[in-house]
Amino acid sequence: MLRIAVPNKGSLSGPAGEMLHEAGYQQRRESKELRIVDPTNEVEFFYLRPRDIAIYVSSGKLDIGITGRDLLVDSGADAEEILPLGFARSTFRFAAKPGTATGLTDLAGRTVATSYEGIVAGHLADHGVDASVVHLDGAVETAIELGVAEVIADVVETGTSLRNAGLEVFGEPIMKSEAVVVRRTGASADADETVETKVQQFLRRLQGVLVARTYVMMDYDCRVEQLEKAVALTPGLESPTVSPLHNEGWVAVRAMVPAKDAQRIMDDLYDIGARAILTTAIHACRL
Ligand SMILES: Nc1ncnc2c1ncn2[C@@H]1O[C@H](COP(=O)(O)OP(=O)(O)OP(=O)(O)O)[C@@H](O)[C@H]1O
Ligand SMILES: O=P(O)(O)OC[C@H]1O[C@H](OP(=O)(O)OP(=O)(O)O)[C@H](O)[C@@H]1O
Ligand SMILES: [Mg+2]
Repeated sequence: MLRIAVPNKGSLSGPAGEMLHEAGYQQRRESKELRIVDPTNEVEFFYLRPRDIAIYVSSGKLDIGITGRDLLVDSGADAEEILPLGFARSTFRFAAKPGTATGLTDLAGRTVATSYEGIVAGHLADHGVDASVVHLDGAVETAIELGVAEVIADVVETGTSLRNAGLEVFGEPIMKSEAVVVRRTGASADADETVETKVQQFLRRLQGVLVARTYVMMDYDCRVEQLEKAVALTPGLESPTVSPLHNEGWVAVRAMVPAKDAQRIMDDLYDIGARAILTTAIHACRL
């Protein structure tokens, strides 16, 4: 039975559950459940605080987990990222009152408030900046107004929280984060074969969901003379499927295309004479 850690609360929890559901895994029915067994897929899910997940995984008691890249780095746990998942995207940045800081060197001798002490202390040490770090649990944006710190370092997505607190980011982003699958560092080298096979199957399922979310299937008919131009517009992942039509001189083409480009590609195909151009959603796939 594969043992997988899943975020129980916060920004990661909902999208992680949805992705696992789309990948065919059973998920908990109510938010107080701490663990569930999915007997069909031989997986046990443990619902844990996102901040703790890398620590559980590094201990070897759980095989893999879903958490944020920033939380993985902050924990300092002996775990590594094995698959980025594309949701809960954010940047991690310094911010202060406008005009009070422009770069890292302005932090010397000042106090930085953050919920991510590990990331901030590591970043300051890497750049040889001597500043104090004060740990707060959340709502860090208020720390400056209340005099606990002159600078904060926090997760930024839309920037709304910073704007509401009258703060501005400064300096380069400290890191870019998103949800990731994590595993104990080096675990694949010493895992037994059954666990390794199940981990790889789990990753293929999640990759299938990512592909199904980012690609659509495109079908169209075109004249044989236009085929090379059409195929250049829709090269597919390996190569498009081309089948003869009953009408001589025409072929049907089928290829996967990135969903975000689908409308532009349909216009371009139409312009070179393709017709009956259809796109359909992909529900699941294994590449
Ligand atoms: N507004 C946001 N947009 C995108 N990702 C976010 C956002 N806020 C937090 N995250 C990400 O969520 C993870 C932190 O999860 P955590 O549950 O600790 O905090 P949270 O989502 O802020 O929830 P809460 O503060 O309600 O407990 C990190 O990977 C962080 O980058
Ligand atoms: O740039 P934005 O779109 O505003 O998103 C970023 C904010 O979202 C999170 O806060 P959350 O609401 O989870 O509260 P918290 O600070 O107590 O964690 C994060 O800590 C930032 O404060
Ligand atoms: Mg939060």
